[in-house]
Amino acid sequence: MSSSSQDRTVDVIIIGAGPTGENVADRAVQGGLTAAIVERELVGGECSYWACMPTKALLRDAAALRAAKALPAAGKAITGTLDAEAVFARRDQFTSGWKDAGQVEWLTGAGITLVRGHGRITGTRTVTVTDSDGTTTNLQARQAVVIATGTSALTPPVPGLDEADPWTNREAAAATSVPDRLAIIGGGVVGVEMATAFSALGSQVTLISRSRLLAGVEEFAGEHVADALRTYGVSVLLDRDASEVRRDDTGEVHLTLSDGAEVTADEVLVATGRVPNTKDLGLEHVGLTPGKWLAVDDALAVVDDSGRLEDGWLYAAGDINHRALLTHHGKYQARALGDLIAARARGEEPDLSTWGRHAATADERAVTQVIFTDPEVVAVGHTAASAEAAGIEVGVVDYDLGSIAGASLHADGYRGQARMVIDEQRKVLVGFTAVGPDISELLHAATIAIVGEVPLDRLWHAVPAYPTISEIWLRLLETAGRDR
Ligand SMILES: Cc1cc2nc3c(=O)[nH]c(=O)nc-3n(C[C@H](O)[C@H](O)[C@H](O)COP(=O)(O)OP(=O)(O)OC[C@H]3O[C@@H](n4cnc5c(N)ncnc54)[C@H](O)[C@@H]3O)c2cc1C
Ligand SMILES: NC(=O)c1ccc[n+]([C@@H]2O[C@H](COP(=O)([O-])OP(=O)(O)OC[C@H]3O[C@@H](n4cnc5c(N)ncnc54)[C@H](O)[C@@H]3O)[C@@H](O)[C@H]2O)c1
Repeated sequence: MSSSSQDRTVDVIIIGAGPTGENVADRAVQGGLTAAIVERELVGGECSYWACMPTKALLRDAAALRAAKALPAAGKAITGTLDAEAVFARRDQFTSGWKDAGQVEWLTGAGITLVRGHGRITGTRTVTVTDSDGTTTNLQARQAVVIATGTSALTPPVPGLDEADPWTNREAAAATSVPDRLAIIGGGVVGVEMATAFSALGSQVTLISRSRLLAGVEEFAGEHVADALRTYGVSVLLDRDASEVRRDDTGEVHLTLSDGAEVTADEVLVATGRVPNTKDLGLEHVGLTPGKWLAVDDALAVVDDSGRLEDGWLYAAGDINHRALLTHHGKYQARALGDLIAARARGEEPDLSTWGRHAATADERAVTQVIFTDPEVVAVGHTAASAEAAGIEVGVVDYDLGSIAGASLHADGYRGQARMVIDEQRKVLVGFTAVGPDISELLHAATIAIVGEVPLDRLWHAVPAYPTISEIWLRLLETAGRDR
């Protein structure tokens, strides 16, 4: 093992080349700074290779097939089942066979320096990178160090689980065969999306959830998803935990649940949340505790219990700051932060006012999410419960999505529901959730209404085209009443 060492100085060092890190670096370079990005695995991060893109590729064929089956004539034309090999082959195109040459080319083209290896903070504005053959590079930042190291799968301390060699999101996203029986622990977003994908690919899926499904969104959305999963043959077990797991000599996995029930499967997928990649990051050198999420201020500068850390050279963006574990919010933070670091380097005060250029206000007011189940779930901003908890005078308006003309044209037996959450004092929308087939593109209209704080009176003038599913907006407004 060689262990030579070299030194480099740049304006900004970013640790982690996931979607967040890439975008911080890009904005900083566009702002006139030099940037080095440190990556220990693949440029593109979890999202590109083991999360967003491959899992959505696993889901897409099943969604197209279901959409056709929901129409009598098109449905008659379907004579076969999903070809799992072809689904995996298409997924492989999206991960480029787990090679990052394309993303490296983009980085280089954007003028960003890539340093491969594991990065650790070793002092003020200093990062030491150790590559796979032990060579170290000492990076010094003139302006800032940004931590964008993302997360890994959390494996709960269930007796026998580790020894049973469970799948995490990585094995599920990169699967090359379909297990006959798949048990999934966790009824959050990963659990329900993977139950949808693998049941469509032919697995007999058992989904074990300690609470209702999709506890982070409005209850009705999780109920629609649970009903649909059951109709697709998934065994949905709610309000139960796995209390013991054992893989026997034949390779079968046996799960004992908290109510004493037994589940037997060929693979078990753990989908119980994420842990921050902060364990081996040198955080002790700046007085922080390794292994924890990183708290940040409005400027995304890392803070400790006593306020901003040192003189504010250390920032954290994306999953690692636990604001919103979503790629698009990581990238949103990244755009604000890259611009902020460049502004501070020019001696300018950043604009951290609400909705200001360098503020990530949407993380607090308008987190957007699409859950690619069947039916799909879209959500932005508050749920009724979170709005109430935030002290808002809440108005809730529900409407049956299936009774919209566009929805009934879209598919026979269309089922769905939509809810808008209103701030009754300000007469603006503060939340929107819907569940129904093929509604992912419905989300952005709600996002614009919330971010733009469009008065309800004015929303009446946003005329949805007939006969589209977007007419849900008209029905929600009519239900709310024009003189509300
Ligand atoms: C199964 C699954 C599906 C998902 N689907 C979606 C979706 O459809 N839409 C969506 O918006 N979000 C989705 N997410 C969430 C999304 O993946 C994350 O929000 C996103 O990847 C966060 O980006 P990031 O750049 O902050 O971190 P990551 O993508 O995790 O990237 C962090 C990078 O840092 C590197 N790194 C870590 N430590 C070091 C170190 N010490 N030195 C050098 N490099 C290091 C890692 O190797 C990694 O490449 C999904 C998550 C999962 C698990
Ligand atoms: N389409 C998307 O936008 C998308 C898709 C997948 C993941 N993601 C993001 O990735 C993140 C991780 O997803 P996730 O599903 O792993 O986490 P999650 O937090 O959404 O769900 C984890 C679930 O596991 C349960 N759980 C925790 N410990 C458990 C235990 N010991 N036994 C049984 N259940 C347990 C929790 O109660 C929760 O319901 C989420 O924040 C999500 O937003 C987004």
